[in-house]
Amino acid sequence: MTTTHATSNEATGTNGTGPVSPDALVERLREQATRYHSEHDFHVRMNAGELSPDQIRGWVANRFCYQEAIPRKDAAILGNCPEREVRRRWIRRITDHDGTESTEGGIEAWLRLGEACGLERAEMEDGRHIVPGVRFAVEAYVTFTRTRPWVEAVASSLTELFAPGLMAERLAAFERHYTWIDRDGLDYFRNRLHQAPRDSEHALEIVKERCRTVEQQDAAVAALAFKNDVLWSMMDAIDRAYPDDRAYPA
Ligand SMILES: O=C(O)c1cc(C(=O)O)c2c(n1)C(=O)C(=O)c1cc(C(=O)O)[nH]c1-2
Repeated sequence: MTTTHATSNEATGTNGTGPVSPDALVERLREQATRYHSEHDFHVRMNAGELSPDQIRGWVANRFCYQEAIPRKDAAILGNCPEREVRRRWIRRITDHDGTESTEGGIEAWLRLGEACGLERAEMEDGRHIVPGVRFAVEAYVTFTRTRPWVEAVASSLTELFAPGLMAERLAAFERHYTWIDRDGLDYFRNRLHQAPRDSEHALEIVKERCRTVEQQDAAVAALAFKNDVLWSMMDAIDRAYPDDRAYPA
């Protein structure tokens, strides 16, 4: 074991007496960055250029499960949100991933990333490489957003606050170390560099405005901790499925 991950209970703790200011709530949420999956050993090795082509392919094929589920979780949030002003901004997330008649969308961009890595479109789409831990973690995220109050579900998306740093590092690492992957295949990461900050800004606005009581603030922090657990569990499952000591020809 080279990585540690604090449990949700250790990491979220309550703040003591009363509710905190919106800005202090943002600070509490940002403290969750230490539990983000960028700290997972598999990501650390990925960004250091240490993964084999099959380890990269295994990660891409498994992450497709997450990419495909994102519009379903955003539709669940829309389905639970009674506010038109929120819905009309949130809906953009679905078209960002599914695409429109004139734009490609993130799921298609992820499939092109997979193809650039040497995976067939069919083997990503039929999910044959998806390991049980990834499938369970992804479904847990979708279920959370369906069954919890919509503001908590919005808070659970706030891992995206931490994503741009990882995305920029990953893009640089792929261009530098994994030169066998066609650079055009990396568009997905380039797009997320501007989509993630826009999305997390909206989510943060909602959480700051609506989480005013201790209970609401604790629930928002717990939702983000839960999401960190989802992402971490996915990485654990992928790491276990594609260990270092197997020989992978390019
Ligand atoms: O590759 C990553 O590290 C990463 C992390 C996250 C995240 O932090 O949840 C997302 C994505 N990618 C991503 O591509 C994406 O579309 C996305 C949507 C969401 C969300 O919860 O709404 N997170 C993420």
